[in-house]
Amino acid sequence: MAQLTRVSGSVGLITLQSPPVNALSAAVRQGIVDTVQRALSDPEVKSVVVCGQNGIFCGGADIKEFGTNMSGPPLVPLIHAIEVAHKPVVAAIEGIALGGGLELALGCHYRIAHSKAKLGLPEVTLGLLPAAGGSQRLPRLIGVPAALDLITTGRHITAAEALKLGVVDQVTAHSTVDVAVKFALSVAGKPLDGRRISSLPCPRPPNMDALFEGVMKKVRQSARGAIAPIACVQAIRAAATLPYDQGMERELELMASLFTSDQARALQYIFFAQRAVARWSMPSGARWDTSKPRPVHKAAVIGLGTMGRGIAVALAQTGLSVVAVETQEKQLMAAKQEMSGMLERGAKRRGVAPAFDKIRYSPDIKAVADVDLVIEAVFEDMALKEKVFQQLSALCKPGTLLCTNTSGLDVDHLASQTRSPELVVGMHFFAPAHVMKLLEVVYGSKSSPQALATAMQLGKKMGKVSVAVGNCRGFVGNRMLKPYSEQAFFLLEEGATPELVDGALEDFGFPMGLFRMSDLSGLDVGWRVRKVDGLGKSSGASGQQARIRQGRRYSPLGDVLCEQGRFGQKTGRGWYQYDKPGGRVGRPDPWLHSFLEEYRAQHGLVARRIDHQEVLERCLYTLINEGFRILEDGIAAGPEEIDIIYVFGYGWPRHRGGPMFYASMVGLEKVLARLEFYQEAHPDVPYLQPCNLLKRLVASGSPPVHKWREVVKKLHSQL
Ligand SMILES: CC(C)(COP(=O)(O)OP(=O)(O)OC[C@H]1O[C@@H](n2cnc3c(N)ncnc32)[C@H](O)[C@@H]1OP(=O)(O)O)[C@@H](O)C(=O)NCCC(=O)NCCSC(=O)/C=C/CCCCCCCCCCCCC(=O)O
Repeated sequence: MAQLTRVSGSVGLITLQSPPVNALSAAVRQGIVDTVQRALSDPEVKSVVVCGQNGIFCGGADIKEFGTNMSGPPLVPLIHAIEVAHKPVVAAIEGIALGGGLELALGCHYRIAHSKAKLGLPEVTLGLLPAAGGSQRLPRLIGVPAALDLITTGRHITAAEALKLGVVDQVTAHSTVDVAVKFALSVAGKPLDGRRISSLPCPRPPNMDALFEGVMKKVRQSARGAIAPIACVQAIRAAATLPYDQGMERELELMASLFTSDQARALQYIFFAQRAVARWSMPSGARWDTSKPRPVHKAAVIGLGTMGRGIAVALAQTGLSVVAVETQEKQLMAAKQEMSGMLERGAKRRGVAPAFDKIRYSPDIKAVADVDLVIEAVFEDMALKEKVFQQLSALCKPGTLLCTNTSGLDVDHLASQTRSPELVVGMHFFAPAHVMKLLEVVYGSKSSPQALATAMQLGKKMGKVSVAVGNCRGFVGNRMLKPYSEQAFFLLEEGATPELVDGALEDFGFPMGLFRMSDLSGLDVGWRVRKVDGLGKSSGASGQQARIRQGRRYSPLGDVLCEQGRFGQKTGRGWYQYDKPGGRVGRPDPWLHSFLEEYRAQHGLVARRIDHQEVLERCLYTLINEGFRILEDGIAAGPEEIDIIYVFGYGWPRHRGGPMFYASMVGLEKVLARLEFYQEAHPDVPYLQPCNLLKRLVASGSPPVHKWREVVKKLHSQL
């Protein structure tokens, strides 16, 4: 909806009214059409100001309407009607002007923004392009290079940057509406020709062809298969080369190809999933809106290895006082030096002072006595962690929340080492912890709703996408990784190379294939875990039996490489070869290829041709199958939790919407049929056994992904 009032005698003030972000729903669009028409036809009104209620200009098109039968007046003619008006129209931008909201402002003759406002055309992040004239008006207003940057990245800019670029005419720290009304009074009756952006020529940059070629190459590389950024470049090229009307036709044509695409659906699903996971619940029925978090002002981090350093820096950058504990003096000194650099670089990037004084370093764990929350980040060793939790329980003041950064050990067991197991939760950060957005917050069987609420709120404060999950080996992310990596190893045994497997995964859109990733993080990490589990030792034996451990098929390939000292990048050799230890660029390694041949011969395996499709089906469908098991076990409340974890923590291509959404797009019947097919071929691989929930969903007609949460809830209520 929109409301028209007359202010200061002759200014028509149009206020968009649709909380929480004044999105341009059908009702709002109709309201704008009606109020603009009334203001323009009212002889008492000499100029117009458009603003949004509650200090928010407009969050853009109503994303909830996409994918439905969109009714109501379309945006393009609505914005055109404002631009061709004979009375000056001023946009008063407070809060945000995003997407269609900024496009609406670009149709106005003047734009005045509050100094704290954020502006942008983020459509690309939703698999779209700014198709309400934004791709044609913005380059005319600020030039092609700047428009390419804003539209292909979708980044939000500050009012100050908007002023510098020429997106807005004025920035104020006072009431934007008051300033805009005053301004509207001053320009009433003045000519508007130069103010209609669509009638301006688009400045043609020198070497235009080379510029577009370069940008297209860069965008294709970083898009990893996403189509919207490419369409954005094509639309801006149309602005630079065609008259406005023809450019608008091209904009619509490109938008039509995106609007109903699977990628747009996937990206819009991720937008809403990210918000859905903030509304967490526990199996006990406790929820985000009924559980009150405790205040956290002071936190401690125990153990200053790579993870601990990142976590402490992230906490300090959030404004918390941090006690950083490392009992080994040498490690403490090294950490202090590195963390100072991290703080300095972070501060420079954000244009603030480094938070050096927020961190107090200590070699003594007793320094935790007065903190509100502790995050344990010592070496991934249960005995060591047990000891730390016993100490923390004795040293911390009553009520201190005790968190572990374990990437998969039993949170309940650690809780059992303390006097207050209800105050123990997992806070599983991802490396580097001060950069990566994902945080898995793990509740144990005794964790209180307040403990979970506190960790979730702290994660949000730290700018993380926090996802609440239950306690099991590997939680959600690492548990699903196991069948995925197991399949990749089996594929090598059956005839693939690391390059083939990685190529298929990278073509799918992962930034790095599994073997490249393993070289980066170190092969020894998984080896250590496998050894603790009683695996991880190559028997030296040959034949099929050598590849059976604990009653199931097992590939010792990674263990054999580790026994040879091939730990990946750090040793200069792993699944690939590097110029030197610590080298970054991996090349196919002829040694590895001969090794695989010998290995197959030793175990009586005959190499066969494996294609990309088989790699994807076996690696991804087993991972998805484990996702269904996680839902079945009640470890994740819905598919959204799993998808957000994979998109924000494991490099799953966002435009494919996460593994569970991807399964729904592929079709559950197909996923099930292919798992059954592979299981028949590999009966000794339990991960290929389709899980009951998947079978149940297929039997009930494969409901869409947004209905799965309800199905799972029903399933659990029946148990
Ligand atoms: C920064 C935000 C705005 C606010 O952030 P924050 O304060 O943290 O709050 P949130 O929790 O994120 O949000 C609060 C709630 O608001 C909901 N929300 C936010 N934005 C929108 C929105 N735009 N639409 C709907 N709902 C929105 C959010 O979900 C929260 O709800 P809840 O509390 O969880 O229930 C931040 O929210 C943000 O960044 N929002 C997104 C901003 C954005 O991306 N805007 C761009 C939208 S796309 C757009 O504008 C496109 C414009 C061009 C349209 C042109 C249409 C032409 C169609 C032509 C089609 C031709 C094809 C023909 C095909 C054929 O049929 O052949």
